[in-house]
Amino acid sequence: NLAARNAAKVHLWAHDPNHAIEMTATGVNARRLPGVPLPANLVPTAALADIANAEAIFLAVPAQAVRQTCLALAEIIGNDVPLVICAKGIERTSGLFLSEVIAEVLPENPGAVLSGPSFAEDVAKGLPTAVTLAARSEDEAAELARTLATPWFRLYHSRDIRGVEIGGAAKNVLAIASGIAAGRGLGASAGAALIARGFAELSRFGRAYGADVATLAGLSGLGDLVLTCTSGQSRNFSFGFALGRGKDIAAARAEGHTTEGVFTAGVLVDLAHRKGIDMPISEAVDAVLAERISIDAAIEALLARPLKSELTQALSNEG
Ligand SMILES: NC(=O)c1ccc[n+]([C@@H]2O[C@H](COP(=O)([O-])OP(=O)(O)OC[C@H]3O[C@@H](n4cnc5c(N)ncnc54)[C@H](O)[C@@H]3O)[C@@H](O)[C@H]2O)c1
Ligand SMILES: O=P(O)(O)OC[C@H](O)CO
Repeated sequence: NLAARNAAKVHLWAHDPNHAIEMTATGVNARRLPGVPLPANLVPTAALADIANAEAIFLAVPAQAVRQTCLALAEIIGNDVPLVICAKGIERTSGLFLSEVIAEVLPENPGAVLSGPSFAEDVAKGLPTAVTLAARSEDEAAELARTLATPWFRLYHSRDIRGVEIGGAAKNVLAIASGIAAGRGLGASAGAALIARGFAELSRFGRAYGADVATLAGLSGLGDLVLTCTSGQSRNFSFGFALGRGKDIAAARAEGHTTEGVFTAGVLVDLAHRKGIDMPISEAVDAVLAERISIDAAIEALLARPLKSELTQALSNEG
């Protein structure tokens, strides 16, 4: 919808052909954003070939489907078309960041990342939102930012692709922890501690993988962490909340929402261990999701960790 305000024509590709048919017939995306009209110049389609001549492509598929989608795109698009990743996650099978997946499958195409605190519903309703768009250069990022900017949707541009994608991936895992804590009734103090200690581990991870600290403290890092860890609008937070309330993992997952943190937790922890980084909260989420530990035992273990110097610890890889 944002792109359609700034371009003559935008194709909205849907993975499920019936979804495209429904949107064309009704002029609304009733499955995802009921009540929000689709602009007349936004053309739903199930035929990927329709976007062969696009000037830019925004990849808003689940993180684990980015490779598959890029492989299909590789058959039809030119080398100069920028691909903007809107998904938030890390590829589980390879341990690659999503920009690395694009670089592997479409090495000539400019890759970019759009991330930051933004619920699709808020953006679609025209509520004020600010996000970060990172590309290979500030100029490229600024040009892509202009394709989405509206009076209520503000984009900061950046060339720290890695930093922006790390924030989006890690915050989903940490939001599950915050949801669990809220569901268990651990209180607002515990919620704030989880955000601060979650940010410490997100920052350790980010620094080790080449992110700029300013990016980690910006919209796509701290900004999105705060949003997702504090709102029931977040699917990751709500999933954690359901677990905290005692729902079993299979039942909570069966609700069918895209809960990216579930897929990212294990690979995030693996990547952290490769660099000798402690991520105690993410490790606890991964262990709970893999049913290696109960929620109560995970909370107890986190609280029982040795007392530490906050300043010394902030500069080390230790959790
Ligand atoms: N919804 C938000 O507010 C929001 C905000 C920022 C980023 N994101 C990110 O966008 C990504 C997509 O999330 P969403 O909210 O659109 O999820 P969603 O569940 O609303 O939609 C996912 C879409 O992907 C399609 N899909 C499923 N499997 C696919 C496949 N193998 N190949 C291609 N498409 C497939 C589904 O048909 C569906 O249309 C996630 O990584 C999410 O973190 C979402
Ligand atoms: O609903 P979530 O948890 O996937 O969060 C959506 C966006 O990433 C928030 O910025």
